[in-house]
Amino acid sequence: MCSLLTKAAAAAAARRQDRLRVALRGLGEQSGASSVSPAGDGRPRAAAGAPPRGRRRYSTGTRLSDGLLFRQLFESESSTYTYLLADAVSKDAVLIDPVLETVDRDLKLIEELGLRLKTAVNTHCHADHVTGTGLMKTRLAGLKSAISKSSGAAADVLLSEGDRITFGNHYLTVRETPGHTDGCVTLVTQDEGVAFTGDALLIRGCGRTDFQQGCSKRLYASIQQKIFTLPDRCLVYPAHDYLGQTVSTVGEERAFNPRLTKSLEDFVAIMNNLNLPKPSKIDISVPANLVCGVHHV
Ligand SMILES: N[C@@H](CCC(=O)N[C@@H](CSS)C(=O)NCC(=O)O)C(=O)O
Ligand SMILES: [Fe+2]
Repeated sequence: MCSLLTKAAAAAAARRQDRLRVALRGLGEQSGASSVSPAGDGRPRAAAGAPPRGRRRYSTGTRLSDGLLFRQLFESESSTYTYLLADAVSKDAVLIDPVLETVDRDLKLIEELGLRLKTAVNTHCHADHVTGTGLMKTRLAGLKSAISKSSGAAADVLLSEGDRITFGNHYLTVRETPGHTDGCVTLVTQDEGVAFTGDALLIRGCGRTDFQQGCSKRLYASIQQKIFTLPDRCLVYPAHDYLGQTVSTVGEERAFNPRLTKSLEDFVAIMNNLNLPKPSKIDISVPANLVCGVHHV
């Protein structure tokens, strides 16, 4: 009996090790691939005292690939992440999921870094906060708002599968990932090293599917087909985190996400039983976000 238990425990430990190896394999590749400093200013890694190739480092991820400046910003009331990406040479920038309440903070940073904000894009029509894109457009001449065509929202640029959002020598590719809402997109860097997953895939979780045309079967297919097909090393930056987690990887989520490691049937059952309260600002946010957060785009 005792030896049977020991064998079962050893087998379970081996399976855990295997899954961990898959998840960490990607991180090693990610560490070695980049040559930009943690300051995100395009300086070579050696000049910034970077660790040797292959060693994991912990940060909010300001070092993504050559000449790409990156900042992860947080709005604490809605636990929303806003992401700033810029070409370090041309200074052209894109902002993902800005929040109305933090527009001044974001514009100040953009000015301090000497960037030219070209596009402010929403990953979907948010239900929990009002977007900052409309207000930003009144402050920055030439700024274009963007959201998916399928969201039904107004914006200067309506995005579809395969479209590119360019900034200098860089671009993000649009992958449609409906299920949390009809119009959810995931934005992927050109080297497939980073995915901004909005509310489709969260760290060890996913977006809820109980309002705004939500559909758990659709969300499961979106994540499996459009996000989990990215390389294991691909960093995952979601639109929200409620536990203080900042970044994950595709490999990690494929191995450890408690919802997405399940069968479709079990996933649907989990999503049907979340019993979450409605976002407190939903009745204000959704109508406002259908018009970019203000009544003129
Ligand atoms: N308490 C918050 C809303 C929290 C919430 O519903 N989050 C959404 C993403 S914003 S639409 C979600 O999908 N959560 C998934 C989960 O498993 O928590 C508020 O009142 O605003
Ligand atoms: Fe959402």
